[in-house]
Amino acid sequence: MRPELSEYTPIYSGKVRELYEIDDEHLLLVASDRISAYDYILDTPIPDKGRVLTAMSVFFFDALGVANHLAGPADDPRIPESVLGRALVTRRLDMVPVECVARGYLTGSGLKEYRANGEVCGVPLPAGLLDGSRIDPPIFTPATKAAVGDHDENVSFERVAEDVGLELATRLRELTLDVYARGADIARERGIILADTKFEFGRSSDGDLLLADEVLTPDSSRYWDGELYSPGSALPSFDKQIVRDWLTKESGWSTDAGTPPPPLPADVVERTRARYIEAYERISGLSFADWPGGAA
Ligand SMILES: C[C@H](c1ccccc1)n1cc(-c2ncnc(N)c2C#N)cn1
Repeated sequence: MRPELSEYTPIYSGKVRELYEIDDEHLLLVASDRISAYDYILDTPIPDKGRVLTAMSVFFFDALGVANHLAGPADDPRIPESVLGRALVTRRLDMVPVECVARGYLTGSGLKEYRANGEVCGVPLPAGLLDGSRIDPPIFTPATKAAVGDHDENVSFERVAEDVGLELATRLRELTLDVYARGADIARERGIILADTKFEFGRSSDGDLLLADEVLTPDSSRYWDGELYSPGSALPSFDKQIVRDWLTKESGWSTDAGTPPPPLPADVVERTRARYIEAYERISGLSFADWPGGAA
């Protein structure tokens, strides 16, 4: 008999995820079906988004072989039925207060910084780069965690070293770039570009540095379709472009409307759901139908 979610103490509620306390040593990390676009949480959920992203994290935790915070399988008996398939039991860690970002391509806030001063997080880049240009070798571009609703602030490696010490900052950079490179290789072999990603790390009670949070999901990473990739042109998000295009080209809403986006039509929801499942099945080589928690 599985416990009810109400038996666990909620300790964090984010835009699309929640965190609960199971006991002194263990947490329950829950991914919702909520989707964000243009800094709004949309009114319309994407069915199975939470389960697909949880499946992607578990695939990469297994594939990457990096010491991590998972404390049980996807069907761990401590996971309530109501969130089965979109929740994981993790070890409670002392989280390192750094958003560990790796970029193999220039876009987003990194592009904005580059255009202003030719570098990203204090790392100088060659002149003449465009939106979507490859950054080779990939760079570590950390950020400080923002308050809920704010954007993280990009900071230099030196600032991270001031905050957490040079030894840990160096270890974080090594791990971030190593895990990004291996994830990018796995995606590239399947025709998908992993442009950038954000990791979080924490220390266990015996002092080990472990990979935590979600790993290489479309919510913590930018994924592009390799067949559509072209530096300098708009780079469609593998998972969110259907929603973005409907919102800005068909719904009558605009990003400067100052009002929340309208609800999504059923076909946009279904095509977006299919995109998440396609990303998971192409990258993992596994069938989403085999993942726990599907409709009974
Ligand atoms: C922001 C992020 C979060 C993720 C998922 C849902 C809501 C929040 N978060 C993760 C922890 C955390 N704390 C202690 N031990 C851990 N193993 C983790 C993890 N992962 C704290 N915050």
